[in-house]
Amino acid sequence: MNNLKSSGFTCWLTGLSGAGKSTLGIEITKALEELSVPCEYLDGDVIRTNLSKGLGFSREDRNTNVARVGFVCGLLNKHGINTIVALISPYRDAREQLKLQIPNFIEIFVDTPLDVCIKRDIKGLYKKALAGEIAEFTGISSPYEQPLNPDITLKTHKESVSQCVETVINYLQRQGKI
Ligand SMILES: Nc1ncnc2c1ncn2[C@@H]1O[C@H](COP(=O)(O)OS(=O)(=O)O)[C@@H](OP(=O)(O)O)[C@H]1O
Ligand SMILES: Nc1ncnc2c1ncn2[C@@H]1O[C@H](COP(=O)(O)OP(=O)(O)O)[C@@H](O)[C@H]1O
Repeated sequence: MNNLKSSGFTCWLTGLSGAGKSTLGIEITKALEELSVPCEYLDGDVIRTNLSKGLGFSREDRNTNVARVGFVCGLLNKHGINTIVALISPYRDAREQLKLQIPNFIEIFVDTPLDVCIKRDIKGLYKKALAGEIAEFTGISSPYEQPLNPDITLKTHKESVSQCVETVINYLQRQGKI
């Protein structure tokens, strides 16, 4: 079983809170399902209520979170289930580890400027973080290390959701992944 060749891929969406990771993760998953491509969507918020329950937002805990999700992706990919992940995953070293661990890893940088995320403030978290009510908040009091060489960059402040989804689907088709 362990020497099965990996046949699935992982689309890993990284970016600030409010960048658009979940919105795009859900829509990319829907688009793939419409093409009859088997996939599983893994969202940071959901993961933190089960697989990573109890973890906080220190560098160590975030990297543990990322490594756990990466491990699950590796297992699913090995059996032909593609994975779409939406996790802030702010540290470059943890993301680099994923590239070594997951054979068909596609790093997607949801490149939305901090000021746009602050304006969106979907969950009201930036307001709290800026008021000092949330410690270690990404972009405010905790770092976000941008990918240096992502496979795909999505600029959600310039492109619509459907344009971003199309960019990802076109990439997967060009690469022969779907
Ligand atoms: N301190 C701090 N910093 C960043 N985010 C915070 C924090 N506290 C709570 N939240 C909420 O947790 C969501 C991010 O969880 P992730 O698992 O994606 O983060 S990480 O990859 O482990 O860094 C994140 O969800 P998104 O807004 O969807 O990114 C927030 O809702
Ligand atoms: N091109 C786009 N892609 C993704 N989200 C967008 C885009 N344009 C506007 N938005 C909006 O930005 C917000 C992103 O929120 P969300 O997907 O929860 O971000 P994250 O999961 O990164 O925290 C949503 O309200 C979404 O409608």
